[in-house]
This record gives sequence, structure tokens and C-alpha cells, in this order.
Amino acid sequence: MKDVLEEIVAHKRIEVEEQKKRRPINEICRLLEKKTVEARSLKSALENSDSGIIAEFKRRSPSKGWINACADVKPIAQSYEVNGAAALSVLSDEHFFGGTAHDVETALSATHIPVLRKEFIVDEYQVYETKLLGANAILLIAAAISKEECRRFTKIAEELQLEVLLELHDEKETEYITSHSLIGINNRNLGTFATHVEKSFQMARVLPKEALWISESGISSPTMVSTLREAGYRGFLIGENFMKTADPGASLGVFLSELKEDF
Ligand SMILES: O=C(O)c1ccccc1NCC(=O)[C@H](O)[C@H](O)COP(=O)(O)O
Repeated sequence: MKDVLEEIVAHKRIEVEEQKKRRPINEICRLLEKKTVEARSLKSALENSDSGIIAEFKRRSPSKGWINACADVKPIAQSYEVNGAAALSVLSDEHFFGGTAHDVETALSATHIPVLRKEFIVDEYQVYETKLLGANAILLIAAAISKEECRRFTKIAEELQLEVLLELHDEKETEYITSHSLIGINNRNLGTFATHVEKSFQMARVLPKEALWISESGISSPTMVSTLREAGYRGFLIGENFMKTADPGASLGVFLSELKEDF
């Protein structure tokens, strides 16, 4: 595990233990029995979308600091949808990314497209919690958990009908792939923070053909999306490129019109 991820995971474990005291797992499970979650499939949305863009809502990041400190999730999520996002990714980590679990709920109630809860999942408690928030998909980061945890969290997510996006950083982590049909390649080196889209091309050689591949981080031009698409990617997770602008949704709209010209 790399430095910053190690720090995030250590902090997350403490947060989760505190959260368990505030709202024990029994209470989450009891509330889940009464909860109905509208089905929105991330995989289907990406398969049926021309853009394949998962537009991310993030206020800050460890690599860039504050990107859009006062960003309001409701108008941005709505504008992302109107401007052609296939799905949304919403950071719920507060300490490092300035997000909240409530941001996920707000994005869901403001839109009709699938919402990925972007969180550092280190405990099965968070899988149940994600379902209770109403999110459609969770992220499991191979570098943050053991293979046993990955299998266990995936199984729970499948039972809860939550889709799993398994995030990999290198060839060795392909050992984490079991039933996963959504595989993300994170182009960000978590040691240096540098992003290299070449990582996605390199990993394309070892990814299962039957899965849907998503390239994540550092995507900043329609040309990059076109080239990734040619390499077999069907999903493109983009945050900072839109969030750093005054109007993230409009920026997505311009990006997609340039992407169409690229075809
Ligand atoms: O964004 C970071 O600095 C970061 C640092 C450490 C762990 C994860 C991090 N980001 C999470 C993400 O996966 C990105 O927010 C996502 O892929 C979008 O990336 P970008 O388009 O480069 O904002």
C-alpha cells in the first residue's frame, strides 16, 4: 500500500469505528429492511451511453487541495446529468476530499442516473451503510484491502444488489478479480500523485475481456477518451477537469461536443 492511501485507510478505520458507535450495524440492517432503493445500473448506463463519462463531484483532493470548496452538489449533479453524464461519482470522504455521505443522497434525489459512492471501503459496515444511502454502486480499491476482504465485501454488495467497481493500480492486483464485471484502472500513482493515462493502456493487456473497463483519474481531453475507447475502455471517470471550472456541468457539455467532433 502506498503512503497517502495508507494514511487515508488508517483514518477511515478510526472514523468507521466511531460511526459504528453512533449507528450500530443492527440499526442499519433494521432500517435496510424498510428501505426501497431505485434500481439504476452503472454497468447498463455505461453500456448504453455514447459518452461513457462518469462525472465526479469532489471539492478537494490530497493531490490538489481545494478544487471547488463551495461546490453545491444538487445543481452540479443535475447539470452533469443534463449535459450528458452517463453516471455520477460522489466522494463521501470528508477529511481528505471535503465530501459527505449526505452529498450522495442529494445527488441521488436530484438526478435519475446511477450514483457511485466514492469512498474508501475498509469495513463491511460501510457496504451496508452505502446501501442505506441509496447509492447504486461502491468502489473497492484493491490496494486498500486484502483479497479476503475484497471477496467478502463483494459478496455482501452482491447480496444487497449494489454494483461493485473494483479499482486496480497494477498487474499484480488482477488477482483480486473474482466475479467483478466493472473494473477500474486508476491512472494516479498514489505515491507521487502523478497521473499517467498510459497506465490504462498497459493494464488493458491483462484485463478480462468480458468485464467493462473504466479508466480513472487524470483524463483531461476528449482525445484521451477517444484513445482509451480504442483500447477497449467503456467508462471514463473524470473529476478535477470539470470541478476546477466555474460551471462543471457546462464544462462537461463542451467536452462532449468536442468528443463528438473527434469521432
Ligand atoms: O484525487 C486524489 O488526489 C486522490 C488521492 C489519493 C487517493 C485517491 C484520489 N482520488 C480519487 C479518485 O479516484 C479520483 O477522484 C477520480 O479518479 C477522478 O480523478 P480526476 O479526474 O483526476 O480528478
